[in-house]
Amino acid sequence: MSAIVRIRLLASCYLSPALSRTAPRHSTGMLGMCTLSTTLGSGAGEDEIERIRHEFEDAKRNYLSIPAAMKDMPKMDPQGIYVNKNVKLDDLQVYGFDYDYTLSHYSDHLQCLIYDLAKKHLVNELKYPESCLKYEYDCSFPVRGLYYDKLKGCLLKLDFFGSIEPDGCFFGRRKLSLTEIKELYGTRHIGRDQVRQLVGLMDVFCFSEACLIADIVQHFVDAKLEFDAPYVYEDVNQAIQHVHRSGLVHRKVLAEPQKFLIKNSQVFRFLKTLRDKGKKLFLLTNSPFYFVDGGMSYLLEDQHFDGNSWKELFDVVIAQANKPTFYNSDHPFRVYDTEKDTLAFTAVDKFLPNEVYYHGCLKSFLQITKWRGPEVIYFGDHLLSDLRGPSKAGWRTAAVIRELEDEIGIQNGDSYRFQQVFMLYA
Ligand SMILES: Nc1nc2c(ncn2[C@@H]2O[C@H](COP(=O)(O)O)[C@@H](O)[C@H]2O)c(=O)[nH]1
Ligand SMILES: [Mg+2]
Repeated sequence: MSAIVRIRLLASCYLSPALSRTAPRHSTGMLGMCTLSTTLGSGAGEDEIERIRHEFEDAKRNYLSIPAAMKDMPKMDPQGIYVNKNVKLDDLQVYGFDYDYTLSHYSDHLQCLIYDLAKKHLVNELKYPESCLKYEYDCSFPVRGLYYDKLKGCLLKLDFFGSIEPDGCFFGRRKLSLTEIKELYGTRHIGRDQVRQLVGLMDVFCFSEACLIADIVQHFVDAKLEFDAPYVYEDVNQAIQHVHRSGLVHRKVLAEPQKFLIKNSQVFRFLKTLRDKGKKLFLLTNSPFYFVDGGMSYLLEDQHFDGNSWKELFDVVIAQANKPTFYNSDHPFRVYDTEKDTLAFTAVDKFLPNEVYYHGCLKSFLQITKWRGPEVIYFGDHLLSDLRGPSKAGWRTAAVIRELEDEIGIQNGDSYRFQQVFMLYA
């Protein structure tokens, strides 16, 4: 049996059909051997044949060690807590929480709802063609952290270094090939000039926006209509803003909480444990109070605790905080009357239990609470509103990234692990 045939047989023992399509072509070892063997002409000397035989034996040994190496590779816990800096929990006295996608989690129905409300706004108010109504939210399309290129009309996924990922450029719903990306952008790297034309779609709330932008672009493409890409963003964003600012989405969620909100009793247990251990707790959210109140009451309705309201779990409750501006502004806090839905005119110089505060800023928050930066940890889901802003105040931050559960699940799968070991050893 020739070296090449044996190599192919070996490879086919380990490579699943999908994987064999995607096996890294640049890797040395087994695949490198194939190239080498093609140089084997009839005039090859004994030395060269011996060298190739050695290389083949090495590669075979490496290949055979893959299953054992895979077994030794530790799996990650999809529900684990991962740290990039040591935190001494004893030093943390104050625990702050964002609300949406941090304490409360939503089903995909929420994105469908935002998408549908915004789509109707585009058609009814901004006079987009009625045919746009046929589009529906596709939860398999968006991921967190996309960019929309307002000039070129493309949705982009950039890597850590600011280059467009090979599968990460869509015009409408069509993925562009590497050749098309190069034609459009010159190189895959996004330079400084081009960065200015990008808008970030940073959090999970942006999933519906990303999908709607892509569908509207696709609509113009399919209808062979000329369109100006910046307007697509402006109009879709206006529609999305309307859905949030008018409270349409909040009212619909509260009308059917069981459809939209996902209960998780561990959240309550965690808050209660912190409270019992004498920690200070605060809630800092951009949502209006009635939305948080309705959501928390639903999420904690099965939990029996001594207090009358979920509010008693927190020392300070701040709603409509306007993050990330909250961290840099001088806005005063205002007491919110939950019965009358009005804001008081008196200055806030202390936080009282059971009161609700609106607006405010980090400076006043620190003056009133006297909480020192390193004793505070803040949990949130938004890169700018919950993570970058607070860390400027010296707070520790904890990112809640729900989709990591799926990502880690994929990384724990045999196919992914095989590829990792293959690249390391083969
Ligand atoms: N005006 C806008 N409001 C938005 C947008 N995306 C989300 N939201 C609303 O913000 C809060 C999120 O609150 P937090 O608890 O995570 O701080 C929630 O009420 C959303 O409806 C937007 O693009 N514009
Ligand atoms: Mg949030």
